[in-house]
Amino acid sequence: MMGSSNKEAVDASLQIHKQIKVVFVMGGPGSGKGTQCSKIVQEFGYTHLSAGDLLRDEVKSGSENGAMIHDLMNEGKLVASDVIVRLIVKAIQETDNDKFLLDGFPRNEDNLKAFENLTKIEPDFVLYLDCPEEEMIKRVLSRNQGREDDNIETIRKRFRVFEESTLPLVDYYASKGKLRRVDAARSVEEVFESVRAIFSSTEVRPRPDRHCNCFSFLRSFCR
Ligand SMILES: Nc1ncnc2c1ncn2[C@@H]1O[C@H](COP(=O)(O)OP(=O)(O)O)[C@@H](O)[C@H]1O
Ligand SMILES: Nc1ccn([C@@H]2O[C@H](COP(=O)(O)OP(=O)(O)O)[C@@H](O)[C@H]2O)c(=O)n1
Ligand SMILES: [Mg+2]
Repeated sequence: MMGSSNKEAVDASLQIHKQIKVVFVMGGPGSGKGTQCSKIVQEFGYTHLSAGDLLRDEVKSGSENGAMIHDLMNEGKLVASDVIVRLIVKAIQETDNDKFLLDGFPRNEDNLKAFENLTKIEPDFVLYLDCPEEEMIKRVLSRNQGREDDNIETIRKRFRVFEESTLPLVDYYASKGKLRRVDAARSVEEVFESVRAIFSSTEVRPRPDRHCNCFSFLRSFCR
């Protein structure tokens, strides 16, 4: 067992010591999170961190937690928050970028609390890919990525977890005015049109008062 002072020292070393911008990308299994994130990366230069991919890499790496993570994922259950949060924070620390898409995170309130406690980071906004369940099931069953959890029995369990644990967080962000909801039941390109509009409106533009300052200087010169 790790002593508490030792654990705090480890947590301190995991803090993020740089200014970063984070967008949470939420949606049920098969709603298109990974697909849309790839397009956002290409057009807006974010780094894409998929919580599921980080966990799958951890299983492949043969880490001591690997077997436990593998079993939970195959049951469609959520992995302990400190495990996924540590993987995310480590990936952020190791990446030389200042803007990140967290795909598939947070999945429940406990995920969010653990992330906030460790990083003190608030997302800029939350992108929610809203898709009917029948469409998501169709997509997951035909995505052929060799994922052990893409079978109908586990998919049904993942949907229940999404409804019971993740949807309340979606509502929470809606109530805070931070939710950007997109109809994800359309084609990839149509969905991305909406996504692009959301990200374009958050990009920093030149401040208009720079021109004002220039004009006011000229005015004072001519006076
Ligand atoms: N808008 C869409 N229309 C049809 N198929 C889609 C769409 N978006 C994604 N897909 C396909 O559906 C499957 C699931 O998409 P994915 O991005 O892996 O979803 P998620 O990461 O939310 O589980 C993939 O095979 C992907 O190619
Ligand atoms: N925050 C998270 C994200 C994923 N996971 C696990 O990883 C699995 C796959 O997540 P994923 O994001 O790759 O799944 P999709 O929504 O992309 O289909 C989930 O069903 C959970 O078992 C988790 O435990 N905690
Ligand atoms: Mg995914």
